[in-house]
Amino acid sequence: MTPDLMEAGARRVAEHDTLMQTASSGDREASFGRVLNGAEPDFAHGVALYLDGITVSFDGFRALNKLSLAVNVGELRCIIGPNGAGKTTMMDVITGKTRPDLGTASFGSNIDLLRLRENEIAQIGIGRKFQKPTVFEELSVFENLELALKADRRARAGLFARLSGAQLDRIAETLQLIHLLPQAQRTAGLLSHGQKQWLEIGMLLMQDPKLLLLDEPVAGMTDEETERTAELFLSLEGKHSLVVVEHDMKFVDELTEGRKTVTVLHEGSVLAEGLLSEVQADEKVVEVYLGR
Ligand SMILES: Nc1ncnc2c1ncn2[C@@H]1O[C@H](COP(=O)(O)OP(=O)(O)OP(=O)(O)O)[C@@H](O)[C@H]1O
Repeated sequence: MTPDLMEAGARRVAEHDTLMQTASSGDREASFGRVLNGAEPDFAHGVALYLDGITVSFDGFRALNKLSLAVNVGELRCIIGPNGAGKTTMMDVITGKTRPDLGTASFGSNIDLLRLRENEIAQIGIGRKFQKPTVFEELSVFENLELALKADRRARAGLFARLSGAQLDRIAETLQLIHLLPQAQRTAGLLSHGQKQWLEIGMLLMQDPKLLLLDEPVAGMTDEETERTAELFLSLEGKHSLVVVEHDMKFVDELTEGRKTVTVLHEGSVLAEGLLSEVQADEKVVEVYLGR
């Protein structure tokens, strides 16, 4: 979830009873944080995310070691690697949570991610889904999506403004996409683990991210939920760039459809890159990483 959304959510839950009756407030919206003016990523060269020579040290230990990686616009890239390979640290660098000691990170060809704060990175269109679902449990499924839509600064809709017809349509489309249309009025806390994961993905989608970072999205899901999640991600490919960190090789296989690039991280660097079948047959990979 994005920092802006978490802030808006905390307010939203606190003011749940009175929210819909209260008049719109520009001041409230303005307090959510700094809005970046005119910061649109330039994707003309086809690259959405570019990391070069990223090094992160924790007390002398290199969690990332000259990591270089490029993800194309609209690409669905799976990142695999053994525990401690640096996958989470890489996500932390992209989203501004961790600052590298060395290296460059850009979004499109023009935006230097290392100069932006976490909330600014979310605002320019990078959404992150953490492993554990973080939906607002006391609100309904619909309200969670409504909140996410209104927390999007580009929409410029105040938290208390009524939804327009177009916004209602967008929420309905997203509910359909994440398989939660029949659950729209259900309290989010009552959803299954998998349904909460979908709801959080839906909340990210309401902010129309250009790049989605998904950390072990199917951990704890049933086989059926995992399959539906693969379908969902495949339907997002092309419209968004997706980076999926995952240990579940069956899921990676479904996502890559035998033709997409997989990146293997090990000890903070790219160990191998290629088709899943190629990297799984790579001796270096076999040595350090036994596929689960
Ligand atoms: N804040 C920190 N302080 C010290 N060491 C850290 C910190 N964060 C991560 N590390 C270390 O950096 C290495 C990379 O960790 P990271 O969590 O990025 O790996 P990962 O590939 O996401 O692992 P997993 O698959 O288990 O989630 C690990 O050895 C970890 O112990």
